[in-house]
Amino acid sequence: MASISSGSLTRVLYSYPCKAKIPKPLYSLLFKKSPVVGVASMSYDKELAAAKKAASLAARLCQKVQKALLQSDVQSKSDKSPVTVADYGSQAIVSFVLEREFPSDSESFSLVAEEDSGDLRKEDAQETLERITKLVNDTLSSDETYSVSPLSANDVLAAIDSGKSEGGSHGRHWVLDPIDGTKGFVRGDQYAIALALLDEGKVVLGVLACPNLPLSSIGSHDQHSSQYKVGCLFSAKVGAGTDMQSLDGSPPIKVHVSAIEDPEEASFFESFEAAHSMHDLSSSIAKKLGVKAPPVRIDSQAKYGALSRGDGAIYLRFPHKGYREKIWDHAAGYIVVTEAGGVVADAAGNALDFSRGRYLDLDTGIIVTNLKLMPSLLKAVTESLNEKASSSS
Ligand SMILES: Nc1ncnc2c1ncn2[C@@H]1O[C@H](COP(=O)(O)OS(=O)(=O)O)[C@@H](OP(=O)(O)O)[C@H]1O
Ligand SMILES: [Mg+2]
Ligand SMILES: [Mg+2]
Ligand SMILES: [Mg+2]
Repeated sequence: MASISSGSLTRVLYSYPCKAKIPKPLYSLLFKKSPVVGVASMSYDKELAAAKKAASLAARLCQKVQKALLQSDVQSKSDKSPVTVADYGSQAIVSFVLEREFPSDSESFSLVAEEDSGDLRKEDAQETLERITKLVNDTLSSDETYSVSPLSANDVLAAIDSGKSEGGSHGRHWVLDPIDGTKGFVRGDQYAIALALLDEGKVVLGVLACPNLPLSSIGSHDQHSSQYKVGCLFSAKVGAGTDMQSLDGSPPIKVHVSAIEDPEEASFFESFEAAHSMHDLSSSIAKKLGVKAPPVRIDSQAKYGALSRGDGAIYLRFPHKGYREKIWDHAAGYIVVTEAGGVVADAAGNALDFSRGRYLDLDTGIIVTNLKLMPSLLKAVTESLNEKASSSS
């Protein structure tokens, strides 16, 4: 993998007395050549700077809304999941900033994003649309580098609908979750603005803005305490590692995943919402591994951000049967963690494939940890899944 330096690869090789004992899919995940070889020589500096700017501005809009959240700001989509004025506003801001930063790419601009304007075009949504338009204009005018004339409601609808791309394995595609963890956002808890860029089907950069995540580790203290300064911006570029800085603009620092080798010392993250991930399965896996600490449950890709700086060592995600993972729920988090030295795999140990459109096609679940723990984690996952299958047959 591009993120694994030759030094860490050597250490992993030496940690196995016999390479043949490593499960086949995991072997290729840990040892295969960089999947981004063809694009690794590109710099993506301008794209990363634009992504950081877009996500930071969107975070400003979201923070404002979360502070004054009214019940009327929360609608239900056709799949019954919540969506707020901030989800729409964030998507409009990111779409607008990206298109403006790359005017020459307007013909080929492609954005795969979660929200669409369908519900906002309905007659009874006029007031909501006006509110979103005002939020977007207020946020853009708060940034001194954007001296733009105010956007109309139609401009906002068009910006939201730029996110309809199907993605795929050719060319470049931005991937956006304007608010990941909307349930957390509505509760006043963790959420993230997650933006990544795919080039020829590979994630080449990613940004996670986590307005409520403490700048210090959440592994060691109560994440809800108001004592700690919050607001993190994680950013990663292929081959360049992962940075973290405060959302109000402190200089970035390099972050790395936990180096823990003994599962007994590890702690693990999982979804806050039991409906999003099978907590009983995670607890059986953790038990098999010998993890002693209780799970840390937080919303959104803030989990990937926290993992990338070593707050915990493992992330387990096992959606209930039938759920299909979307690329915007993982693309930014994936590169933030892998560039910090971590490994992201599905439950069979295969690498995630972001090149197949809006969905990820994967086996059962997603597991994330460091290079040392992945083989034993995968073994525990396989055993727990087998036990679950035989108990339900
Ligand atoms: N049933 C089900 N199973 C699995 N995942 C689901 C499910 N329903 C929704 N989602 C997606 O989960 C996204 C929120 O991420 P998390 O699960 O990490 O956060 S949470 O702790 O559950 O809030 C959430 O992202 P947002 O919609 O962007 O908030 C969803 O895409
Ligand atoms: Mg949603
Ligand atoms: Mg999401
Ligand atoms: Mg979302």
